[in-house]
Amino acid sequence: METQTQAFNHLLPLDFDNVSTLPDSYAWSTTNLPSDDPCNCMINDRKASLPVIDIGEPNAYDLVRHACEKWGAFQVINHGVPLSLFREIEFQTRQLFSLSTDQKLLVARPPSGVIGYGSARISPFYPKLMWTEGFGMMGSPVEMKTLCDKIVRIMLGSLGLTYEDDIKWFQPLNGSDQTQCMFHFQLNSYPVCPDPDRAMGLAPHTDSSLITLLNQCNINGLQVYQDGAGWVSVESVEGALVVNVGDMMQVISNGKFKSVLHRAVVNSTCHRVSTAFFLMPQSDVEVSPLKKLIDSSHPPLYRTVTGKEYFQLKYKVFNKALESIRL
Ligand SMILES: O=C(O)CCC(=O)C(=O)O
Ligand SMILES: [Fe+2]
Repeated sequence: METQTQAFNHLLPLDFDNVSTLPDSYAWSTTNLPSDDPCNCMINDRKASLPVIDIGEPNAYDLVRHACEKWGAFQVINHGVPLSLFREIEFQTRQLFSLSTDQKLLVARPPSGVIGYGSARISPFYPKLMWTEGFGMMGSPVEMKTLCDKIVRIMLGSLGLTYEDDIKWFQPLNGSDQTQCMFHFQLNSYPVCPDPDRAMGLAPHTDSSLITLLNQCNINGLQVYQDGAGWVSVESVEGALVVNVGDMMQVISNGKFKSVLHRAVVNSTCHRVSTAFFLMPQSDVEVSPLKKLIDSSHPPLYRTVTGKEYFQLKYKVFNKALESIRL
């Protein structure tokens, strides 16, 4: 009889604790990638660093706008989410990944789903496997929802927009606190790696979200790609959250804010975990460049897509999804 482990082979991460050398299927080589593929770029300009923004400061709007245009990301401090919540989430995340493989597979992610345990969802788009395991859920603590709301407000405000006037699907429905947004909460685990220079934690991708809030849990590993600088490591700052501009924000801002290409690298000394909250439009929401950003000299750059259509595209053409809806 097929064991549970065999049944989930397609999404089964390696038994990381019991390998002392990097298997060939996990050894990333740049030789078979196109020369313009960002994976080929190993430059790390140490002079550049992702802005850390105190969103309580009066100049926060300008700083956020600049960061979203130049980097597609920034770190946020003074955001109001208590450190105790981050510590509790990290503790529970480590507990979850320390369970046995058979226990984790009781909640295995279906092949095309986002909820449950398994290997990186972007694996099918790369020839090599990634040194990671993940667990996806729907929903988010209320503190993170409130913060997403605050950050989207600042991003839009920095472009002279409000979501009350400019994004219908962001507003509460009929006086309730329900909106047409949804949250996907992803826990990532990157075990200690015997050969980190040849391995990849999470390969380059952009997030499909409107924005993502990422906690590196005090261990560096996230890198963002910037034209001219290459891959830049994001220094973990205790209590700070990384904010990524996602594909949906690039669409509604009509390309003013850019969805950041990023990846996670691994290390040989400590087991890294990270937690990501993705703010997404619900599947039937129509997403398009916001009207006030369009005029005769700024024509719409993207066609209207529903959340569902875009997510399906992303799982078909991956990093070319934005390009495929460009007008
Ligand atoms: O672990 C990280 O630093 C990056 C995680 C990430 O990019 C994601 O979950 O989409
Ligand atoms: Fe990501």
